Amino acid sequence: MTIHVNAATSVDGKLASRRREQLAISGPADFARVDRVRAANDAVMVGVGTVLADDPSLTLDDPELVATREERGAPPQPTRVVADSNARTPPDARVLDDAAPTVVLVAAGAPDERVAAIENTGATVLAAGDERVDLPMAFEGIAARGLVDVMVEGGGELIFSLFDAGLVDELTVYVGSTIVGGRTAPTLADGEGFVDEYPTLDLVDVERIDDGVLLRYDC
Ligand SMILES: NC(=O)C1=CN([C@@H]2O[C@H](COP(=O)(O)OP(=O)(O)OC[C@H]3O[C@@H](n4cnc5c(N)ncnc54)[C@H](O)[C@@H]3O)[C@@H](O)[C@H]2O)C=CC1
Ligand SMILES: Nc1nc(O)c(N)c(N[C@@H]2O[C@H](COP(=O)(O)O)[C@@H](O)[C@H]2O)n1
Repeated sequence: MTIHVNAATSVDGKLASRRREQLAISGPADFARVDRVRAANDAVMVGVGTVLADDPSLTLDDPELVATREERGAPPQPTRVVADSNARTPPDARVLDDAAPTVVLVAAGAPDERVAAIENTGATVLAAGDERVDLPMAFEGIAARGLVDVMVEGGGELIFSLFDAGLVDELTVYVGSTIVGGRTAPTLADGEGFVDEYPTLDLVDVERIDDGVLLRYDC
């Protein structure tokens, strides 16, 4: 199994503004690269905070990328995966439409009626963990469904948890040439934060794209 985290930050490390609204940090060339990374993976994952803030579709729009997947025998779209301990994904969220399959990861304590509302959209609900999604267990569950190469797009809470659990294989960060600021604005890794044993990464490539820089790390 491989887990590739990809996100875009401002120079000051923010994923979005303090309003937590979606912010286009990437330019056209970087968004095209993000689509290629999506196409190369079995699944594209976000936390429910990102679903609630951005209502993303997480699909491929470029028919050539869809065709490339089909040529190698993969489904036309990667499966969308949402980490959603309490089943808060709204049934009318774009990730639950019929444009691609979706797996929603919940905790055992998620309210039954919200789980049922998600299942009624046709999505698969997988329980892993008691109060919060247990990520290693959840990845075992999705690997058993053939989803072994996973791209994670965010947000900061989920990315922190993945580093905390030692699950990240590759990190790509596009740093756009802007300052966002705001002490409550989401950053690349939020959560509780590390106070010792900080993860150290291997910088393997630096590339200029649009008016920013793509940093590539082995983790
Ligand atoms: N610039 C970029 O590349 C991206 C920006 N964003 C931004 O990030 C913000 C959303 O980020 P966050 O609020 O941090 O939410 P998030 O997307 O990281 O979701 C966090 C939620 O995921 C659920 N979750 C389930 N299991 C979990 C676990 N084991 N660890 C952590 N979370 C778990 C919890 O309900 C938690 O509240 C939005 O403002 C969005 O616009 C999101 C993705 C990419
Ligand atoms: N790579 C990247 N660059 C940015 O500037 C961004 N704002 C994001 N956001 C992520 O992309 C998702 C949108 O997906 P759809 O276009 O709706 O499929 C958004 O939810 C974030 O995950 N990413």
